[in-house]
Amino acid sequence: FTLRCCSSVAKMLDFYSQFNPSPLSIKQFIDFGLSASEEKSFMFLRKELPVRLANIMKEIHLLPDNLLRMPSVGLVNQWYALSFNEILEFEKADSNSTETLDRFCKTLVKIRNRHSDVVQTMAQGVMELKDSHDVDNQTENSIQYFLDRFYMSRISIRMLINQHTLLFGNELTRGDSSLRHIGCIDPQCDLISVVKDAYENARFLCEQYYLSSPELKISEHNELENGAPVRIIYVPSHFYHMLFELFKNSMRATVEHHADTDILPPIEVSVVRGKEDICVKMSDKGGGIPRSVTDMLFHYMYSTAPQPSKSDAHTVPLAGYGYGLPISRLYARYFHGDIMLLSCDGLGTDAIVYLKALSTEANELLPIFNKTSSKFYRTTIPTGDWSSTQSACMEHRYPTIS
Ligand SMILES: O=S(=O)(c1ccc(O)cc1O)N1Cc2ccccc2C1
Repeated sequence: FTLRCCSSVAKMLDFYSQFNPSPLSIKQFIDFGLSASEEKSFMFLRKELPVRLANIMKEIHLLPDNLLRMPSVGLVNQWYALSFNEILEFEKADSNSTETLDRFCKTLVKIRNRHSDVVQTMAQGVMELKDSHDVDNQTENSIQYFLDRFYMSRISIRMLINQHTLLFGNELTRGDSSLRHIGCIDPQCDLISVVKDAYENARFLCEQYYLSSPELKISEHNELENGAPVRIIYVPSHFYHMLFELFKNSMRATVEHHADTDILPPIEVSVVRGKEDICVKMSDKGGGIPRSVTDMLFHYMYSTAPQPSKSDAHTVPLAGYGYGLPISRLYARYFHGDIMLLSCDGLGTDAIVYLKALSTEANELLPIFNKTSSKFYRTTIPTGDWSSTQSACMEHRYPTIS
């Protein structure tokens, strides 16, 4: 067991961050899952995981000093350094021995558990920064840019770990539905059933909190095979995560906007299969929000609830850290999809989830550490080249949506 002193970790970081991460398509995940051996998967991961870890670790070190010095960011940094080291132990290991392969699986599970709280720990770091420093525009932009890339990198690393441990580890795979699953991918994911699952679970929470909840009106439209259910090769847990978040927002909006009456307008969901895109549109009559605020819903800084001061500790923020929307959008973008919000202030909001209809186009979208990304942290924001009045005070903050 060789303990690397910090200097050689720095050298290893430089070495592995020179490689670009290799994006896999959903099709490759499927083919790999159907035919690859545990040894081949091990050979790929013991290189690819350090490459992806090193690429994002180099970017962590480019963060504004104020943020980097926050205790929570230091903790996350340590977790990444530890995990990077643990995988490097397998660099020269014998891929033929089952002992090596078993130990590798156990190490992956240990790393996945170590990083389970990274999202809220980073959010805590952003809050520590807000509570201790004034955050200028440049810092806010760097944080937005970094967290999108950091959380996308984390989604991709957890995807690789989950595929390997589900396919080759001795993890319990669920009942019959998992017989056709390849790791965490369902080759025939029926979107309507996931929509219904997310609705029922969000509705349960809504009833508990508000003692009422809007109905669901669902419709399906298949342009390619008229009348056939819309199916996609996708990761059901990613799709569920997005829908659950959007239902929570729409339900909260609908109930709060119609607090006076008992008649709640239903939430309407359309699942549409087109030639290139699969869309899931969720429409609510929750009163919507002004255009000036819509962008902020995807901003980490504005979605970070203030630290409840000791005095009013009883007012636990309604929302957690409100990263639900930005992270849901990353899940959609991870396989080259997207989430867009179109709000009509005074009426309601349409949220559209775009997914790639063809699995060959659904490739991983991965951040790359290079001169371009590094430059982003140093350049100042160019002065505006369109006339603008005194910019509206950015003090107002939109209440976070959990
Ligand atoms: O901003 S929203 O239009 C809104 C945003 C995202 C979404 O998915 C659905 C939405 O409806 N909306 C969220 C919310 C919460 C409490 C009170 C009123 C509102 C209005």
